Amino acid sequence: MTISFSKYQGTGNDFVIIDNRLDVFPKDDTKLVAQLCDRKFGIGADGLMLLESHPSADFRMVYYNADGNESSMCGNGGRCLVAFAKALSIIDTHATFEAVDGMHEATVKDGIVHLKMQDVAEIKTTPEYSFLDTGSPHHIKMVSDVKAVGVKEEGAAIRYGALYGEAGSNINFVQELEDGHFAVRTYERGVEDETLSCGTGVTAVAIAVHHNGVTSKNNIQLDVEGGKLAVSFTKTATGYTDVFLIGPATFVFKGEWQC
Ligand SMILES: N[C@@H](CCC[C@H](N)C(=O)O)C(=O)O
Repeated sequence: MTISFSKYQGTGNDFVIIDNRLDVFPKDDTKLVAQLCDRKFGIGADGLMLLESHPSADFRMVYYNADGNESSMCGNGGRCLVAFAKALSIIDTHATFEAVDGMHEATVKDGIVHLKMQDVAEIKTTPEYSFLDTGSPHHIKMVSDVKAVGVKEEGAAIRYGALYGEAGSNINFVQELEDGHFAVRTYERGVEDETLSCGTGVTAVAIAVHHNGVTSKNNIQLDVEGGKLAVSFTKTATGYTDVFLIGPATFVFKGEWQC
């Protein structure tokens, strides 16, 4: 079998993307997905996505973590899939697509994708951390110096600790740089390491810092290890709506995998 793929990255969160509109990809082959994502024995990526046909939207997004398992929503992945759909001429500047967490809308212009995320109503806050789900689960810990954090070790300890059980969580370490501007480093579940960026992660951080009164701004700048993202939202009586994850989505290369 020959698999044609494209590689994209969104602020350094990188993905293998496959056009599966003809339903040719063996979707239950966990080992194959993990091998394609392997940085030594495969193409190398934090995750793999399939772009599939959808009866009413422009496309369907199917997302796998680098460990080969299908997972919850990937914000940077969603942005890259919109750029891929544009390259295939499936969309022009506006997209609607369905992902595991529901319907999404996006716009793309000059390589920058504005992706609408799901509304958020529940935020757990304790003196040590916050937890919320922005399509994927996120633990958020404020720190004074994010560069000094051992993200892989400290992230793994929380991800596999008593708080989150079998399902685990993604773990974000956050430093306030100035009002409305934060630096974020993320340990990603399913990659089991730090990634250079996590879209659902920075979305969760932006909402948590607003909810916790760290900032009153509703347009938050987020510096991640792989670049810069922004998140905007509207606060309502019941939570957060019109949540947008904004940033670049970039084609890297394409090729064919023989198996
Ligand atoms: N990189 C992603 C998050 C991908 C899902 C995550 N690893 C999980 O399993 O929860 C993003 O950009 O949101």
